[in-house]
Amino acid sequence: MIDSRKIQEEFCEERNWNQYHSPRNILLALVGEVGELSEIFQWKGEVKKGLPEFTEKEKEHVGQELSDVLVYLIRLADRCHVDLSTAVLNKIEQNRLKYPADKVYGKSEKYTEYIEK
Ligand SMILES: Nc1ccn([C@H]2C[C@H](O)[C@@H](COP(=O)(O)OP(=O)(O)OP(=O)(O)O)O2)c(=O)n1
Repeated sequence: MIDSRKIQEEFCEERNWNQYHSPRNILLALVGEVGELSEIFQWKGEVKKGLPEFTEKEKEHVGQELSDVLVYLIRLADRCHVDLSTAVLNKIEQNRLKYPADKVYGKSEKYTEYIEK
């Protein structure tokens, strides 16, 4: 993640694009790429794990759109001065505490459903 952040920063500096990479612009670009990713799945109905019914071209396309989403996500975190590596680990730890395995095993309800009233 750290390498991708640096590589993307260099990519933008080489093109004098930092001026366009405001947090809001990057956020909109990120949402646009999520839309492009969704378009590949659109109208296909439920899709099996590993995408066995997708053509190789479609699978490659999924990889490209996932990459665009990740590139913009990493860039957004950078432009917001959020250390994404630390934030992700902290968030996973919070998720562990919020969803104790012994309490939620095999259940998918949101944590608010488990709070004892
Ligand atoms: N101002 C920009 C423009 C592009 N990119 C980078 C980040 C993305 O990884 C990719 C996005 O490029 P495009 O906007 O050309 O979008 P696509 O690659 O999805 O092309 P298309 O919309 O034709 O599918 O390029 C960027 O960092 N900053």
